Amino acid sequence: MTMANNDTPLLAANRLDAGYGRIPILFGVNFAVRAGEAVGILGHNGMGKTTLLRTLMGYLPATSGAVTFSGADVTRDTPTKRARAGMGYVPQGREIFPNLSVRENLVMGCLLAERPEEETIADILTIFPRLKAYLDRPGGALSGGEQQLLALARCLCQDPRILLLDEPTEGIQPSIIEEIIETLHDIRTKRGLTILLVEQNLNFISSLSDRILILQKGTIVREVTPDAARNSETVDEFVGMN
Ligand SMILES: Nc1ncnc2c1ncn2[C@@H]1O[C@H](COP(=O)(O)OP(=O)(O)OP(=O)(O)O)[C@@H](O)[C@H]1O
Repeated sequence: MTMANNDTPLLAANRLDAGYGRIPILFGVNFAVRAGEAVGILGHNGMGKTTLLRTLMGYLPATSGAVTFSGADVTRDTPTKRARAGMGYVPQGREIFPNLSVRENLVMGCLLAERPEEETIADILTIFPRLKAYLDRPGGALSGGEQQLLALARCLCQDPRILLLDEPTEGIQPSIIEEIIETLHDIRTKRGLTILLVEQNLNFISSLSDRILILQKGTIVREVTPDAARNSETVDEFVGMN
């Protein structure tokens, strides 16, 4: 068994390859996230961002290489086992349950939680006060931004050690994007949460990340500072996004 020590990254991809059928998408992806860090992954459409998060979570099998979490090789573990180990995932498109109420969505998030459900939900609502007024509303009746807050809140109910976020700003109005940034900062400060975020929104990724990795054609090609990524002209040189 591998033991974690202070130098062990919380999450690492080691020469990770994955794809769909015979189509390879990720090629030797290598990176490590230390506990407490917020790391962004920037890349434009189709570069493999979602594929990478799905492979890290185990929804897509790695064809070669390894994923480690807290020093343990989780490459062959199911998504549920990875979630139980402390990996939280908010997929692209949010995937809340539209026909269940906000409260019921949060209850679903508590299935893997160790604390009593009521206590967990009360605690989560202090971080997401906006959701309090909507507890009995169907999740599908919320705006896109509110659904994103609900998806985040639901994921946090399981008390993860790392949060993997797939393009949380997609299709969301700017005022709520600011609220999501503030909420995630708050959670990082209060809970010491580690974050791995894939995004195309330069303001969002720069505001939240300690460092940013550039993903191009399924490979991490370089690392840049948040300040460098804030400038769309520089980003154009890295990834040709603008
Ligand atoms: N289920 C699938 N079957 C086959 N190919 C897929 C599948 N899902 C994604 N792909 C292909 O894999 C490549 C990477 O897609 P992926 O969704 O990981 O990119 P992305 O960087 O997240 O893009 P976006 O920002 O558009 O979500 C694309 O060429 C895409 O067409």
